[in-house]
Amino acid sequence: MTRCAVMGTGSWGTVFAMILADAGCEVTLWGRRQELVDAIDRDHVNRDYLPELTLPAGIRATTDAAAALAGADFAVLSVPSQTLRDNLALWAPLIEPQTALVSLMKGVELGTVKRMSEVIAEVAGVGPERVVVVSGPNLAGEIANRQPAATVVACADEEVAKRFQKACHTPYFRPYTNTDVVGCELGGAVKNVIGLAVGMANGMGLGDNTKATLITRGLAETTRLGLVLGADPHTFAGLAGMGDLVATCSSPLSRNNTFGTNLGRGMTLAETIAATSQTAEGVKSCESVLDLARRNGVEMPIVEAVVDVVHKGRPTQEVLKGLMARSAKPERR
Ligand SMILES: NC(=O)C1=CN([C@@H]2O[C@H](COP(=O)(O)OP(=O)(O)OC[C@H]3O[C@@H](n4cnc5c(N)ncnc54)[C@H](OP(=O)(O)O)[C@@H]3O)[C@@H](O)[C@H]2O)C=CC1
Ligand SMILES: O=C(CO)COP(=O)(O)O
Repeated sequence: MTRCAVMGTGSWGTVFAMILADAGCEVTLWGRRQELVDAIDRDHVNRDYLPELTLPAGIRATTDAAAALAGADFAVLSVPSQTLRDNLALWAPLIEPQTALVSLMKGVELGTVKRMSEVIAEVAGVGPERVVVVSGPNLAGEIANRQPAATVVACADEEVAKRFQKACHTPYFRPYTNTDVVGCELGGAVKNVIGLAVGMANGMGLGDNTKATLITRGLAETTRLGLVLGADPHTFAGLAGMGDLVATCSSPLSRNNTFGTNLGRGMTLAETIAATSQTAEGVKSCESVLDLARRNGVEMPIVEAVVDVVHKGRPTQEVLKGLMARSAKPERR
């Protein structure tokens, strides 16, 4: 039986543990809070994140990372992108040679501008053939109800991707493999930033033309960055690109979309942060994505506009006017 350690009891870690258990894996969930972990182990409910969901009874929960990781075929990492480096530094000595590391995270590290798979390879000292990325239109709240969804399982080594594809394939969750790790990760990280922009438009009372424009031009700037970083442009037309962008930008379940909507309605950044209990990765990753783009000479005007609103306190109306006033240009360059 495939053995999986899921590191993180947030909404996606918890739902992914359910997927793995439904797919027939033996699953141990690691969390940092003893009380919550005890309750999950005893009642099979994560009362803080998914109080309506009864988890498969076979899932064990623990605060003991060594116990969770012992004998694991896959260590599935699901913590906020900006804490991964510190978390993994503690776990790395406990990870056994047969264990492949799987990233569920969608972000770019501040300062280093590294993608999550790069942070994993560096901190755990493993080669790309042991790092897997899962990315796609996967709103945890919908998958918790076992609603049908698909995703991409990406790894430089296709055989490892296929092994994890099998480990997480259920009647409601359909994983496709891909070897374009860069494209899949960029799709996931940048869509959170575009989700913030679309949320802002929504909060400002703007309609579907504006939102479709932001989605389409957002994908254009994601693809531009991806091409420079060596991604396959086809990835951005797939589940980890357009698929995830559409889900995030359409759904009130998206934390990034909701965060943007609150800003667009006129809430201050401090009020919006106070109203957000879960991780909205785009809030931090907008800065690291822009940093990554600038280091590579790539223009990302929508990402820049989001940074202006979120981190420079510029009014949404003014920033939108600036975007529209950019010089006219051909659609494809
Ligand atoms: N939710 C979703 O629909 C999806 C999320 N993702 C991605 O998955 C990743 C995880 O997101 P998600 O589960 O939703 O996030 P949540 O905000 O729901 O949960 C975050 C988890 O990380 C833990 N955590 C927070 N800070 C630390 C820290 N410093 N050290 C250790 N653990 C910490 C939290 O623990 P505690 O509860 O104790 O604070 C919690 O278990 C993100 O990158 C996100 O973009 C990808 C696809 C879908
Ligand atoms: O990544 C997600 C859906 O695929 C979840 O989006 P949010 O983090 O915005 O909730």
